[in-house]
Amino acid sequence: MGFGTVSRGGSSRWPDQRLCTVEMGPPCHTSCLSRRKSSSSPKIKVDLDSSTGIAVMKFQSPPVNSLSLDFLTEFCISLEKLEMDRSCRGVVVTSALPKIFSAGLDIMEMYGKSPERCGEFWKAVQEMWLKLYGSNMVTIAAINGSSPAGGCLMALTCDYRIMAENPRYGIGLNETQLGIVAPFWFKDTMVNTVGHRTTELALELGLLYSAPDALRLAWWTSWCRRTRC
Ligand SMILES: CCCCCC/C=C\CC(=O)SCCNC(=O)CCNC(=O)[C@H](O)C(C)(C)COP(=O)(O)OP(=O)(O)OC[C@H]1O[C@@H](n2cnc3c(N)ncnc32)[C@H](O)[C@@H]1OP(=O)(O)O
Repeated sequence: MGFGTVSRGGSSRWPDQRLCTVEMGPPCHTSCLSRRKSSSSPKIKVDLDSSTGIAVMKFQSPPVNSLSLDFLTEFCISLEKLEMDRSCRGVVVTSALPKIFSAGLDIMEMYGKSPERCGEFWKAVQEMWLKLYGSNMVTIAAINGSSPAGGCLMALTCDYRIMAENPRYGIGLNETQLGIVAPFWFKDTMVNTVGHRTTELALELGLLYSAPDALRLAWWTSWCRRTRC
């Protein structure tokens, strides 16, 4: 494990340049992405509105938009393409599926796989985080469904979050409930948004929050009443 530096901004697309230092394995660059094969049917639909410079990335990987190696690879490639398009200033990530934003890491990727495959998968998770957190575009999560664990990480990694209000939708790093300790950089990403004490309680208890509760704890500045954003 080494130290990596992630800088956000430095372009006219992001006025407030921020710098943070994180501990993690060496990031995997484009060459690594292109070595990985993506599945044939797209798991993410990308629409860029050239008149506004806003792109929408819609997750469409039934049943629950779980973050598989294929999904993560496609996510990183799509984000990289938008990053290279100077007309794109901001990205909204959201779901095309009813009721689910993302169920988090694909459990099947973590079960009965070879150490090499696990390593590749874990690298892809880190890469998703690095690319999203380090993006010089403005990133917004429009959370229109449940968003546990890795789904929550993805939302927390964006600059802004908006969540649809529905008592069935929960968001949180709830992996404790599965007997998994959230990696420190998952925890740090949550601390950056909601502070130390809220994170401590949430991780210890594996809590999932409703949109109004999350708003109260400063997860975001607004939520919307429609069940679909
Ligand atoms: C080296 C390892 C270190 C790991 C460190 C990181 C730790 C954790 C990060 C994670 O993200 S772990 C994953 C945590 N995610 C969850 O616990 C979510 C579990 N799922 C749910 O709570 C629910 O499925 C849902 C998302 C709220 C949706 O509920 P709904 O009732 O609509 O649907 P289900 O019937 O429950 O599920 C449908 C279908 O999807 C499969 N599925 C659900 N979640 C996952 C998943 N994360 N990965 C893979 N597959 C998933 C579920 O099994 C059902 O499949 P079928 O039975 O229909 O085949």
